[in-house]
Amino acid sequence: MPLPAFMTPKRLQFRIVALFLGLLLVVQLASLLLIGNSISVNARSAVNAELRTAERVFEHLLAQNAGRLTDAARLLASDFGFRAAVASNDGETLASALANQGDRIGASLAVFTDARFNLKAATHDGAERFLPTLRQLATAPDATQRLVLLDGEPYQLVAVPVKAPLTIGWVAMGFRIEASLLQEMQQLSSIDVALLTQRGSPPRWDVLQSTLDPAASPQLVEQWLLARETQATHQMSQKERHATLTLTDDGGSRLSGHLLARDMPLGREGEPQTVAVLMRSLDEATAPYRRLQWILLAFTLVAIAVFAVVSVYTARRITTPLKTLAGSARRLGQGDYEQAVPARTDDEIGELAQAFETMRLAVREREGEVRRLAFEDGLTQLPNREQFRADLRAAIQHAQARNEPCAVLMLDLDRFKHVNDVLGHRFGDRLLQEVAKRLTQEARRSNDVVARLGGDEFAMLMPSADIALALGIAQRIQRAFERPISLDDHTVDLGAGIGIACCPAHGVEADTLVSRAELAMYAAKQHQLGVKVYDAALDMSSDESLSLLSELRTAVDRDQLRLYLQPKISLATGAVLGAEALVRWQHPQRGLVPPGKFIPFAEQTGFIRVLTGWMIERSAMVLRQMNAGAPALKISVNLSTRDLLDQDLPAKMQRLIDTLALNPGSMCLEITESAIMDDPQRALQTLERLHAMGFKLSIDDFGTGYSSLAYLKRLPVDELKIDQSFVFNMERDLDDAKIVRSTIDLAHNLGLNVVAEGIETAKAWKLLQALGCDEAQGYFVAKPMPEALFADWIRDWTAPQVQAVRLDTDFSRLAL
Ligand SMILES: Nc1nc2c(ncn2[C@@H]2O[C@@H]3COP(=O)(O)O[C@H]4[C@@H](O)[C@H](n5cnc6c(=O)[nH]c(N)nc65)O[C@@H]4COP(=O)(O)O[C@H]3[C@H]2O)c(=O)[nH]1
Repeated sequence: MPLPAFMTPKRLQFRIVALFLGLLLVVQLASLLLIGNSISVNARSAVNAELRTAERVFEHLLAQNAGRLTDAARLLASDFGFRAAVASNDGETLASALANQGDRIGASLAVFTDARFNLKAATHDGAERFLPTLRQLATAPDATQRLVLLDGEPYQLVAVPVKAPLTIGWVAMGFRIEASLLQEMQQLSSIDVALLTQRGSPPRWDVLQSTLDPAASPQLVEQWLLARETQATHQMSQKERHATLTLTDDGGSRLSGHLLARDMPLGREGEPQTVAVLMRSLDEATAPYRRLQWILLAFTLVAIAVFAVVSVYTARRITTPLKTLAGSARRLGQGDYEQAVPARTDDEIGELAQAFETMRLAVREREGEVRRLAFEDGLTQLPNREQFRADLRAAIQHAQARNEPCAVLMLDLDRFKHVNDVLGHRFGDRLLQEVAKRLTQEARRSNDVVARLGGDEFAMLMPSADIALALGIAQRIQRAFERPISLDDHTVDLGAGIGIACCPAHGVEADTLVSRAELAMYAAKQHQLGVKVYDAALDMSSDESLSLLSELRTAVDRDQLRLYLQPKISLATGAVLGAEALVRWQHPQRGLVPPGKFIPFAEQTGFIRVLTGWMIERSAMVLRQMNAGAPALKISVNLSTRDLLDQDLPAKMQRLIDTLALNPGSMCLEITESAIMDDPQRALQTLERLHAMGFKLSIDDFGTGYSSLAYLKRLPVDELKIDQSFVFNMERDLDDAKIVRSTIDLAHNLGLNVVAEGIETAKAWKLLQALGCDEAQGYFVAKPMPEALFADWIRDWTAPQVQAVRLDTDFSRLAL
């Protein structure tokens, strides 16, 4: 399960929440630490103060005791009876006086010694042990009282001289320091007291009396010694001598935990050391504050919880609009510009949202413009190829869903390029606009779509139209295009080739339908059919042609074109006059490809210009080799319509003359009749320029076109080639033979040389000879051969002997 955003470290929500809580935690922890520390410092100094006070109280208690002892001892020392007993050395009286006075003040011990500190009377046995202390006490100038140990018990001792008037003895009195004194102290000041002394051999510290449980004594000693060591190590002064002791609860002691302790040395130096240790529980002292701390901690936890909720809420308030913005940005990125970017607040995020919205509107507008430019033809405002394909795809889907047909119509203008070249591009553009208008008018059904696919190619999508309907519309368009278009001062006669493909009969894919309609259109143009409906036979030849076409572009660079030569022979003398240059394509996989397979497509794509250039150059080189020394031979090269319309052709030919030192008179350029008739005016211009440069010109395939004799007369041609279809048939068909004869006569009348191509038999040779034809070309002489073989062929050539060939009577008569 995915974590919520505020728990995912990389999310902004998490960072905001973490920042809030982190800051709060730091502040709270710092204050808790600070408070904890100051509680501890304050508690220590308060406890210290208490301990100092307690020290004074304990001193006071001891001083009070000492005062009572001193008063009682003084009273006894000044008592007459007592002094008399001293004088009389009455031990019994002395002992009873000591006991009486001692009892009166509750002293634990009363002793009398003479001036030399010899024991004279005492209330206790073994009082001799006090005597050294008594002597010190009596002789010390400042001492009034002293703490001594007797049988391991602590005693507070005072000594007072008995004077008469000289010192005749000493009265000493002492209290045993009882636990009650310490209890009293504890009750007075809440301070615990323990009396520690050093005794035994080796000397070690013991607890003499204590307000603590006896069980805690060993721990107390241990901790206290540890603290003393620390103090000694740190060379702390007496003033600073308070230490922290830690007592565990093991012994069931009333006081446990941390204690602050203060030493109060009671003995004198050199004597067994006795120390009163005053103690106060630090834990007790800080307990009220600790409670406060717990409350504070609880408050902190509650505050953190509240902060967590508030910060999650705040983070959401910040990040939710950001998420909405991110969603909007994603949609914009995906190209959805329709949904507005919501701006719900007036803050910075609201401003950002507004900026996004402005951007969305601007991008949508530009996107619309870009789409318009991408899917609309700028010149005619018709849908372009892309849009047409999309519309077609939608129409096919729609048609299939309803089980209906739909049709595509392709239209390509005739001679548009020529019009464009002659009358200029601006005129061409206006002409295309006019064509678009005319087509749109013909698309009478509301859902017909007219598009311009590029150049002079238009298309029409006809939803729900079957082949018959599409054919009807196409014929109507065809008729509409028969009306000349008048623009400015020009009237242009534009024809069009129209191809039709229908869904589902000819395909259910948009691209297939378009390419099949295009194929039908090319066929319509090629065979001048006007309108052609696609059929599968077109495809088979087209598939091959299309792949050939793409490979053809590289054929020149890869040196795959070959020049073949077919001899041309003088029918009168049998001598070799020259040859026709014919191209072959040495394809790496397909072998030798004949020109009929690729020349039509080379013409359609304009590649023919490259090919013609290659042929002319190659022929010029062959001519140079052949004509070195030998009688001048002529080579004929084919020019296509495109070559003829190429304004640069004469200049290119001039460059060849210059670079290859070509004699233009030895090259004949063959132009088909139909190429000339495509644009007679321009053809005439080009031919005149070529003729002026010295090239021979020949009209190829004569008889297949419709050129008028009057027009032929104006052309600067030198030769006329009778189309081979007439030559093939002339032996059998008298009519064809008559056409050949009249063509020969006509050509001779116009001063033209006549060539017959397609001579396959000796009979045809003889008949043409008889009809006065000048030159012969055909398989009867030789098939086209690689250029390299031509020289050998000429050497081996002998004119055919046709005397024995007999012509039918009708044909013989024709020759007369
Ligand atoms: N059945 C038969 N055929 C004969 C006979 N004598 C010649 N032919 C063939 O007739 C065609 C004559 O060339 P074309 O009319 O210019 O017709 C040419 C020409 O229009 C075109 N072509 C060939 N080479 C070129 C070229 O370099 N440039 C251009 N533009 N077109 C070319 O291709 C066409 C076909 O050329 P090819 O296949 O080489 O076919 C050649 C030739 O082999 C014969 O006795 N019997």
